[in-house]
Amino acid sequence: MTKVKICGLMEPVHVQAAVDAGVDAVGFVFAPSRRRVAIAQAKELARHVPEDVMKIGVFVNATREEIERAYKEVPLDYIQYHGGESTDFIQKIGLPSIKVLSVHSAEDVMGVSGLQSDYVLFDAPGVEFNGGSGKVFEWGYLAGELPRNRMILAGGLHALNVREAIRQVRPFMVDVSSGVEVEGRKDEQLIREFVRIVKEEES
Ligand SMILES: O=C(O)c1ccccc1NCC(=O)[C@H](O)[C@H](O)COP(=O)(O)O
Repeated sequence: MTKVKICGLMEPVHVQAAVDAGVDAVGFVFAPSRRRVAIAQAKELARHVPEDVMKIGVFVNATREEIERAYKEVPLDYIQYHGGESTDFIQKIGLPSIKVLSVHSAEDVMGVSGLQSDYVLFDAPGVEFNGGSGKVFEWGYLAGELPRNRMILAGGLHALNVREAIRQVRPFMVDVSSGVEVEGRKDEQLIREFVRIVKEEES
């Protein structure tokens, strides 16, 4: 069954809704964004997350110190590198990792073989910030031989397109932020609906 991550959570009530719906991972954004949270805030949110749900911290070109501090204090299970971080930087830090590839073209996807991270997240290019744009990229770029068991699909997913996305791409996990928001704020009903649809879908 395809796993599901709800990203950009900022309020305990939304973390709880995601957990109750059966989410597999939650994401906290520590990068410049309207969804940015401080470490203390993420620590409070993490109290609502059971052990078997992954807590993922999203960073964009942060320092090693910032990343290690958040990993330890929240605590986090994975670091999502959503900027121009090199493989060397990620390996030196040595924490469980998700590297993001911003997909503008088919060529961007070819870079995947050189990535050593635990997972690779394919996202649409950012607009105002590096991620969370609500834009969809061309899923057809992911049609070739790719490591499906390490693949996370993001970018403009919502209740009406996620079934088709899973059928076409067959990722390990899908990731959503804007698609479960109303007027820029997470919505409990949309979270429940999104998770339900993903869980119904065979992968
Ligand atoms: O969500 C943000 O505001 C954000 C800002 C800067 C870097 C990454 C960010 N989000 C990371 C995510 O994992 C999002 O879920 C992913 O980009 C998809 O977002 P959306 O298209 O809004 O579903």
